[in-house]
Amino acid sequence: MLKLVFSSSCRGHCLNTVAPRLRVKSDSNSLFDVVGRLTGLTRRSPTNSLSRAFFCSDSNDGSGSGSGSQPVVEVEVKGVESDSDGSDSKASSAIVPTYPRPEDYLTVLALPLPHRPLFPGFYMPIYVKDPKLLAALQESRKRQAPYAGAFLLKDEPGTESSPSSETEKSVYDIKGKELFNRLHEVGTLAQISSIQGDQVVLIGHRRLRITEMVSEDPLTVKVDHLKEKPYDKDDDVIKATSFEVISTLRDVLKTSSLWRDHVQTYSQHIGDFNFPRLADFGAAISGANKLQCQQVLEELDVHKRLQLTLELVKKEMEISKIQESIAKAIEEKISGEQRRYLLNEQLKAIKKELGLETDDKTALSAKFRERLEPNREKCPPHVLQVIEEELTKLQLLEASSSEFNVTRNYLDWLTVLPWGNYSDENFDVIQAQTILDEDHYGLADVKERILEFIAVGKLRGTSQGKIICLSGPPGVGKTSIGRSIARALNRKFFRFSVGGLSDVAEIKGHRRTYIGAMPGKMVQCLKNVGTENPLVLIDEIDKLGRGHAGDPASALLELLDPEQNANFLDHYLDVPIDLSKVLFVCTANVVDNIPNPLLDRMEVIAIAGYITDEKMHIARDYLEKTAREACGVKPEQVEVTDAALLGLIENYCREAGVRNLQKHIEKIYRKIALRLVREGSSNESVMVQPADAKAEVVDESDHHAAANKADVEVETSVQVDTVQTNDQPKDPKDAADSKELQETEATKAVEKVVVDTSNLADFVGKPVFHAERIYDQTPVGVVMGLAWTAMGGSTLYIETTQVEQGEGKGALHLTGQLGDVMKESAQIAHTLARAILLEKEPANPYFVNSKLHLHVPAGATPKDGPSAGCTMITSMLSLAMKKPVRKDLAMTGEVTLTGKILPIGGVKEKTIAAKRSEVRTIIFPAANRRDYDELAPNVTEGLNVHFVDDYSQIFSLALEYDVNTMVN
Ligand SMILES: Nc1ncnc2c1ncn2[C@@H]1O[C@H](COP(=O)(O)OP(=O)(O)OP(=O)(O)O)[C@@H](O)[C@H]1O
Repeated sequence: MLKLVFSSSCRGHCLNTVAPRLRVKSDSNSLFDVVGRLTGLTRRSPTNSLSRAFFCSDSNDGSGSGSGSQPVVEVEVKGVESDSDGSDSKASSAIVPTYPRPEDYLTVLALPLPHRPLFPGFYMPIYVKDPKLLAALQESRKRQAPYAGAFLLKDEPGTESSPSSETEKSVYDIKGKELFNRLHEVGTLAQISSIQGDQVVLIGHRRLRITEMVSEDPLTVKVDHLKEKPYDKDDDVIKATSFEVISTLRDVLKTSSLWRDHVQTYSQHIGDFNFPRLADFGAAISGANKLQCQQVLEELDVHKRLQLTLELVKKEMEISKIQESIAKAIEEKISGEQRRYLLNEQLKAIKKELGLETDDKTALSAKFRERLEPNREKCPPHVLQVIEEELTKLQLLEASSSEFNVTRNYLDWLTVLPWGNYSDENFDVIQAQTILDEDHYGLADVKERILEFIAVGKLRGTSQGKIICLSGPPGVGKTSIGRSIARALNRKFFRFSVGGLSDVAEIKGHRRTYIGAMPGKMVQCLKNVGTENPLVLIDEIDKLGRGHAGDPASALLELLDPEQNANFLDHYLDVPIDLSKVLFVCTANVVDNIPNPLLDRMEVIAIAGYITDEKMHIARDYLEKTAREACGVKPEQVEVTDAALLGLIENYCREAGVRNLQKHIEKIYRKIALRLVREGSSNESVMVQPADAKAEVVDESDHHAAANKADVEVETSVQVDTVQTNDQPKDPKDAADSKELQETEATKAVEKVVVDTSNLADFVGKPVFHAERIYDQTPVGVVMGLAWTAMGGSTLYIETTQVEQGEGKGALHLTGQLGDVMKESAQIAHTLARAILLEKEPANPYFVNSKLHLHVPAGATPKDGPSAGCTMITSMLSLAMKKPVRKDLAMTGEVTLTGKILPIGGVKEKTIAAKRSEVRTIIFPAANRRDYDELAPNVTEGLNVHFVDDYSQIFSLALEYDVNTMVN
């Protein structure tokens, strides 16, 4: 029978079957039973007036008695036209009631329901907190009239419905008219099944509609009893909808155990089952919200009600599907993890059983001891003691505790350091010299210093760690010489940059108590290199950040100071380590930016930058070689002429360092490599083409002619030194074609690429315009000065012009992003120039009556410093005397108010810059003569240098010459 109901294929058959009388025991209840009853309903005769049904065990014909006993539900099929409560008036004649029937109740007590409406045929326990109402309910039960009206309470406007106990309490605070207004109009006639304390169990009977209020406290209302609108029980749409409801319910039942419980609870109390009741049943057991349920309650059209219910149960179906998939996913995850855990445990047990593995802690301790063993003799006793203590502690700690991990990591670091391990130092000066020369051209003073260091080490038998600071503009080889020194000394090399470093912990480590704590850079270095005497290159020491917590400069001081670093204490390691054997080499662009206490401990070696000649050597002997090897080009495949290299240095890479030059050379070689590969592959394809046997040499003039043709751009820049011979074409008809083809291919048969000035631009593009030398002959009021920046030396012009003239208008206006010091030195220059002019030409009132404008190009670059003082005076005097300064002259020097010339810095850089700008005569302060004399002859070659200590000397050099002869 049940099968027939639930199998959709058998539905038609079911409908034609004669309905049996069902007697369903409450303990076998389920939705299947319920549905079974429904099926019966569809098949019975409408005239079966004998039918009689009870909602539930204790609703016995509305008598209100019999609560508590285990119900036996008697189901008798009743007519479609019967009431939803099942107490058909004709049927009631079978058992004549002695008490008022439910439909006789037209005035009832109104019970507010806060959460859900009560559906006919369903139980609902509620708590009545209002004593008056509770007393009235008890009273009516005693009077054998145990009925009341249960109405859903509307939400207070502006509040969200919440099923909290607060709401429940406040429900009974609302009284009289207010309560009346808050109740939904349609409710349910509820039989009071039992009252225990304040708990009242209600059983829904039939739908009611409030018509008017009778009394306020407790609220009593007049009601109309509602009946479903008449409907056709054989209507196909109604049948289909009801079957869909049933089938959905069945599906939900399969997946949701929660529903199974609901159905079990409710279905045992469903006496009669028809379409309207099915709709009520579905809505009541669904998890829909109270308003949706109320909508179903208010719907008197059976089809519409079924449809509403269908929507609700479908939604329930979706929810239960999601619930099922969530549950499944979680179950899978949990079972997977459990499985892995179990297998791991089993594996451990098996390994232990076989003696393959001792437990974790023992294995760890053994590992640390084993690691320490080779160094035990050399390891300082205080470190050994800490290691032993930590090993003991490790045994006592729980393996899963966080402290265990901390101790394990700590022991890991302690045992991995190269206690007492030193690399064998090279004390062979000759060999060291060879290595240094191999890696770098020039840099004689740096190399000399390193050799001195080695010599001292050889005589003493041991070398003490020292701090060398290499300073200079970018790309002059500071970092690479550091690496080379390490190679020469046979020390391990470790480099770290402190540019922008602001956290002291980077140098001194974190305390072990912090999560993710790490030792500082020095300890990491020792671990990396595995010896206690490496060469450590601290890059960019002039760009050290300013720490917010602690000062990194002070931490570096502790690290570098030979007095302190024999017992350097890292916060993480917490045991002193000896860094006195470490050779520190620092690099900086500007020495002035290095904190003074640090600078004090260093031996500064300045690398000023390279002149053209040096750059030529570096490019030819070092950069070209490395670039060639890096690109896989063979030496015989390429030739870069001296002229090309010179052009490259003078027109593309004029800065002090050679990094840019290196980049350009690499670019040339990359392009050559591409060309060789391209030609190689096109030659391969040419081999299969018939070609005319002809020897051809393409000379440079052909090459230039072709260079103008854009369509053969690649080939044109290549010179070919190759003589190519090919076989005669086999087919005479192809002779003309193949000759033409052969002509183009011959140019492609490249074996050697030559780069010279004519084709340099093909490789590195057009030369960059350098504005360093703006004037060929400086005009009146313009003088060339010499400046020094972090990028090396450079020339700069000081320009002065007159803005306006008038009695007593003498003033000075300054532009060109000048700093305070430079502004002051301009004021000094103005005053001094005025005094000198007064002395030289007493009748000339130029400075008294002229407003001057002094500018220092380039305006976008900030400038500062006093060394342009003498240049400024000369520029002003040149303007006042309307005489240009001597040609190819550059000067530098700070000037005092009395005209004395003070020394300046960066003599080498400034000399190199002057030479680069083709200056022939330089004026330096006399105090800088010593610096100049130290310069290599190739730097000073061709220069006419004057050393002055008073401005009058500059005046005579720059301005006292015969304009007509322009003697230099
Ligand atoms: N005298 C030299 N001989 C050979 N190669 C050199 C010489 N000077 C510099 N180089 C090369 O120039 C390149 C740039 O040098 P490096 O990186 O050491 O410059 P740096 O002075 O450390 O620059 P920065 O201040 O920007 O760090 C390196 O490949 C180096 O080998």
